[in-house]
Amino acid sequence: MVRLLASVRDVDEAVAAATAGADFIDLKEPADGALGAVAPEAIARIVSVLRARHPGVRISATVGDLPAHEVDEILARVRRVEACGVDYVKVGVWPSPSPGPVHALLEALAQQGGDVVPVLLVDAGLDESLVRHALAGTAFPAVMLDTTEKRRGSLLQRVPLATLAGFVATVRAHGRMVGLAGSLRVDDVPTLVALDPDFAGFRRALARYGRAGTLDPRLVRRLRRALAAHADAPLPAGA
Ligand SMILES: O=C[C@H](O)COP(=O)(O)O
Repeated sequence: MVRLLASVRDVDEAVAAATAGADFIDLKEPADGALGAVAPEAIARIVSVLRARHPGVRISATVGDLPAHEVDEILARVRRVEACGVDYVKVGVWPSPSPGPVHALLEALAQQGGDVVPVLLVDAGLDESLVRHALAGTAFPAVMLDTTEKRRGSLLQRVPLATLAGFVATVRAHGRMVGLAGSLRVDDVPTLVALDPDFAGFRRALARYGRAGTLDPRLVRRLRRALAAHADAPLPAGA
């Protein structure tokens, strides 16, 4: 079954999402962008509460929205977030007109080791060269797609399904986990399940009063049920 990654901003949301059945708790401040950061002290506190109350849940956290050329700051933040005891550190990878800085960032993250998960931002389409770079070597346990412009429709409307299916197959063929996110909605679940990533990430669909509003555990349960109900669905014709 596609596992559910729920983005949360604080300890109350984290416990509520884990109790409602989220498999991955992703610590992120949704009011501060696609990969807005939670302060390290808060991350450490949430990790200790989740480890005690939901030991089975996997925990990720983000480092904030930073462009690829700020590689030293990104690496410093990765180290700070890792020190909080999370399982994965998500780092946003924005495409740039010249791919050099982005490739250099991926190489620097790979050398750093640890459990960094590159999140490729695909508002302008999927740059296959970034996927190849992310999969070179064995550094990253997972690779994920997401979007930054959250009001422009879901990932499934913005990237061709055949491209997404190819991405899932390529990452999995390299033995990594593959994740999809980007304004995904409960209506996307049948197609999402057919694409069969290891996990799907949600914030907007879990929150009341917009993405930066409050997480509603009933919406987490609803998505969890939908993911289970559509397991093994085929891809739509033409994908
Ligand atoms: O990591 C997943 C993201 O937080 C997804 O957020 P979104 O559903 O609002 O695009």
